[in-house]
Amino acid sequence: MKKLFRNRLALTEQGAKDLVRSSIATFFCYTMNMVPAMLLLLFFDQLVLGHTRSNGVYFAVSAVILVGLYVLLSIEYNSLYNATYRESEHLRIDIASTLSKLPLSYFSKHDLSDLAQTIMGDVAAIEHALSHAIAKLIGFLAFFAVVSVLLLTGNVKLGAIVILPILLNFLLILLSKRMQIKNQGKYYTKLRKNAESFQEAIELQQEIQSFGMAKEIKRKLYREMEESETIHIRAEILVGLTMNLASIVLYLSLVGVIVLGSVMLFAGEMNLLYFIGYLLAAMKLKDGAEAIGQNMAELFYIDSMIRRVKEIRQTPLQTGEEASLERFDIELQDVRFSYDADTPILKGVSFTAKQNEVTALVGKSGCGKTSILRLMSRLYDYEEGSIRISGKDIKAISTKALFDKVSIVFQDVTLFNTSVLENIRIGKTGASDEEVKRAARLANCEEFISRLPEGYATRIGENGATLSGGERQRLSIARAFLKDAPIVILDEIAAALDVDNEKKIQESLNKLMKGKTVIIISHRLKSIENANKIVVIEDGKVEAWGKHQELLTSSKTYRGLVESAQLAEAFVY
Ligand SMILES: Nc1ncnc2c1ncn2[C@@H]1O[C@H](COP(=O)(O)OP(=O)(O)OP(=O)(O)O)[C@@H](O)[C@H]1O
Repeated sequence: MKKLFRNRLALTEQGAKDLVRSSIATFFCYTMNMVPAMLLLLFFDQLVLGHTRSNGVYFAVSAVILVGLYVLLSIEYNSLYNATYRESEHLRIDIASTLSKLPLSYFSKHDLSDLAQTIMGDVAAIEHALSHAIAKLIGFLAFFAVVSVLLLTGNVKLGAIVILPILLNFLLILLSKRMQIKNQGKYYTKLRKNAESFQEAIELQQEIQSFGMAKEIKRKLYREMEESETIHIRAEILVGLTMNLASIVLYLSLVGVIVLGSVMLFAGEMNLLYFIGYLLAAMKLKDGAEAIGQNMAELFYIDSMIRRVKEIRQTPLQTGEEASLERFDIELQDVRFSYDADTPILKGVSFTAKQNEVTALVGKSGCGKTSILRLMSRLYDYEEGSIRISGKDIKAISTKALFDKVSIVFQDVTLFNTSVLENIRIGKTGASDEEVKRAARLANCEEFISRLPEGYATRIGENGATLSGGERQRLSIARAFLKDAPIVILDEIAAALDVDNEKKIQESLNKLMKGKTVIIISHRLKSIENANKIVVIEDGKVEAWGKHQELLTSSKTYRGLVESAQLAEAFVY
């Protein structure tokens, strides 16, 4: 049972356990709710059939009902609501922890608003269904089964007339299940697309305004909203029609008991007490089944969300052991890689970046230089060949163990909406304020930080929105200084720096790079002329490697790149 809940409803182990408990509690609550009806029967028995009892019996039964209901409702509340809130917390943590172990490739294929929506919105919908629908549905089905046996045992004909319409009601809802799931799924997918469009429109405000696209974007968003509204209305009409039809069918249960019961009563085939008992049971079951219909619809509604959560949790994680690395040569052997199956990016790249050396990657734009850096740092996993550090294939090293040894400065800097101090401290958790400030000095950040309203304590806005491109870049370099890892990866770090800053940072970088394995990409070929090894990438392969002077004679591609760089420097607007 627990396993079934875990698999079907994407619950955690504890969540599945709690659901079993809350379903049992709900079953007993339904059962206990029948006791007042029995009290009513006793009363009728006395009133109509003259079987007298002392008042104490009524008081005793009432007291049992009150205490029993209080205890059961407390258990039900605790296992239904408190446990559900715990479960949604666990579920969110579980998804977040899965996401943290996924390769970057997963995120490039999934929109971030979609993932955020899954963690917040989908889990909230599952939480609501867990607390309001699922346990109640299971509890009621168990209760219905028990009561059905009792009703059939008491009188087959009357029992059948109560039960059959309820079964028909379930059947109708189940028959519409596929259609409901399909329509709700369509609506869900459409809503996700809308969220992506809104996010894009907000993120690209600058471009939208400067290219005068505001009207067009607004029209597109309105159209998408209208489409989703149409899909939603269609889905709801279907739910409404099915539910109303199923509800009407339920009334047959009451009508049936009244008609057949009256006939049997007047024919002397049963006494009045039986008749009232069956009538009360039919009323209770009808009310319960009506509510359960809504619960079933809610279960169909969350089907797409459950599938989404499951899909995230079943994505293969990046695995590897906590290997201890001692030497830091990076050996690439026949590495092949593509972002999507149709377009190979790297078609067999082999070279070694040695410790204590600077290795520069050069090549035309889009030839795969950044991709190689991503593979070296396991931000993506390659498909064929091998990348070895300290003789170990990096796919066998946990990302944690690997990231501990790698400092990366990419051209796209990501900063958090927190203070300058904390943004740099990300380079080395637990670093003292003094260490952070030293790294900031080395990265030439001090001057602009001193101009900020609260210095190091200034919050820098979402992704450092209040800073210039060069300032953001320098904070990212400060992180690398602070981390001081044995492998340093630098991708176009000077792209957003002015000449003065670049010169100062170069001097600091030269100190940072000593004794390390440094891999660098720079479009300013001048800055990598002194590299120990320059690797020329062309058409997804290594075309040549060597020192600057050697390559000028041996590599046509390199010569071409140097000439283009010189032309670019001479270019004037
Ligand atoms: N996340 C991604 N998903 C799909 N394709 C990608 C992704 N990142 C890069 N590419 C494609 O892979 C190819 C290589 O990109 P890469 O960034 O490695 O080139 P590069 O040599 O570093 O380019 P540049 O010098 O312009 O920065 C390009 O054609 C690019 O469009």
